[in-house]
Formats: sequence, C-alpha cells, structure tokens
Amino acid sequence: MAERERVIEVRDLKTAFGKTVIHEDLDLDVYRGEILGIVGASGGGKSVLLNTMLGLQRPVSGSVIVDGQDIFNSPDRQWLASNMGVMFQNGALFSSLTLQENVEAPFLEHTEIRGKFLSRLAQMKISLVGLANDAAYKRSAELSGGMRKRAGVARALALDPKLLFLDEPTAGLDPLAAAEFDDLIVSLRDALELTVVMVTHDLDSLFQISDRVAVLADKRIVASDAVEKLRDSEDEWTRSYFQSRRARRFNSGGD
Ligand SMILES: Nc1ncnc2c1ncn2[C@@H]1O[C@H](COP(=O)(O)OP(=O)(O)OP(=O)(O)O)[C@@H](O)[C@H]1O
Repeated sequence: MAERERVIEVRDLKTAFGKTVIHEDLDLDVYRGEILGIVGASGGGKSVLLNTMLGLQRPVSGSVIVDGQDIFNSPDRQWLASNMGVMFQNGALFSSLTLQENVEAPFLEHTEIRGKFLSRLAQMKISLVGLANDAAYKRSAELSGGMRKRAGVARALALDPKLLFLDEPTAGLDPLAAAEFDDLIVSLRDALELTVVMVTHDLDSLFQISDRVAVLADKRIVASDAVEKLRDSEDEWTRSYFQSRRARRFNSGGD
C-alpha cells in the first residue's frame, strides 16, 4: 500500500491555561484526504486542540506542522487563513447579516474581491452546500438548524481551503438533517479533495463517515484507528467508550 501523506503533524504538544494543563505529550497525524473524527470526554480539550491546530491557540511547547509549515514558527497568516476552513460549534454565523453576507465575509477580510464577482462567488459557495438561491437573502435567525450548518460550511469553504475543521457539526440537528449533513461532508471531501478534521460526540457520524478516529483522554491522543477497531483498543478509556451501551449497537459483532 502506498505511504499515506501526512498533512498535519502535531508533535509533543503541551497546552495550558495558567497552571491548568489541557494537553501534554500529545501527538497526532492527519492524512491527506481522510475524514478524521476526534472524540473524548466533555471538557477534555477537543476544542482547544482544534484551535491549536488552526493556529488560534498558542501551545506552551511542541509543534503543529501543516503541509510542512510550522504554524507557530514564522507562520504565513494569509496562507493559513486560505488553507484551513473552520466551522465552529453552532455554525457561528453573524446573526445580523444575511447568509450571502456571511459567506462574503472571508473574501472581504482576506481578498480584494468586491462587487458582482464577490456576490457570484458567494452564490456558488451557497449552492455548493446544497442551499437554494433564495436562502442567500435570509438572516441567520430565519434559517433552520440544518441550513445554518450548511451556511457555516459554505463560509468555511469560501477561500477554497484544502483542510476543513468542524467542531460538533451535527449537534442539535434531528437525525435526518444530521445524516444529510454527513452525506454533504463526504461529497464535499470527494469533490474538493478535502481533508476533514471533525470533533464530534455523534456516534452515527463517526461510524458512517470517519475514516479514522483519534481518542483524546488523559491530555493526549491515546488511540487512533478505524472506528470499528477501537472497541478492542489497548487503551482502557477507548475500550470503555466504544464498548459502551450507546456504541455497542454500531458494532456488527456486538451483542
Ligand atoms: N479560554 C480559556 N480559558 C481558560 N480555560 C479554558 C479556555 N478554553 C477552554 N478552557 C478549558 O479547557 C478545558 C478543555 O476545554 P474544551 O472546550 O477544549 O473541551 P472539549 O473536549 O471540547 O469539551 P466539550 O466536549 O464539552 O465541548 C476545559 O476545562 C475548559 O474549561
């Protein structure tokens, strides 16, 4: 089998808020083209890890290499902004703006594109995520939860990044909308050749669309593998998570 290409390498990472250490001795690889799920206990540091990989949270020590570039050591901010798209928890749209204006925001911040071409580009992104044209003029409060998530993805993909980060993307969606959102992520990954890093508690998403899952426990990544292998992990926390009553129904060999 061909050697997989690492697109993100997190090495020996330590993060802390004051004296509270969140991560220590944390290593993580993300391979090009995969959908990587990140799971762990609530409050265990998944969002902080995501923010650190995005260059938004400076670690105490260790490194994050993205496409060969050490993002905390002379980072190219413009390159990072256009190569890494993120949808934070709740979609995080500007509520006073229309959907179209939300999708235009990254262009206004990072490019010189204005006028008709800007509107056209924003509309292309909106249709890319399966939203109808008339949704473009609605404010975020007028959109359903599922539409808001799609809008968040349209904004995250505005500058054509190759890396997409999602924090709890299906939280708050009904099962049908969540499954549709999962399908959207897979089709976008395939069509745009994205690499996707997704923090989630949603076992359906993990089993349906992730290629690998990394488990964050005790401040570090204790296991990373195809999800169906994690119930037999050497790590105890990982085993108990994937052998839990809720996870058991996904294991075909389970009882
Ligand atoms: N800006 C901050 N200042 C101080 N502490 C913070 C800050 N951001 C996060 N923390 C703390 O870091 C720890 C990890 O938080 P984080 O949000 O990464 O957890 P999580 O695994 O994403 O949790 P959840 O699954 O509940 O969303 C928590 O104890 C949180 O209180």
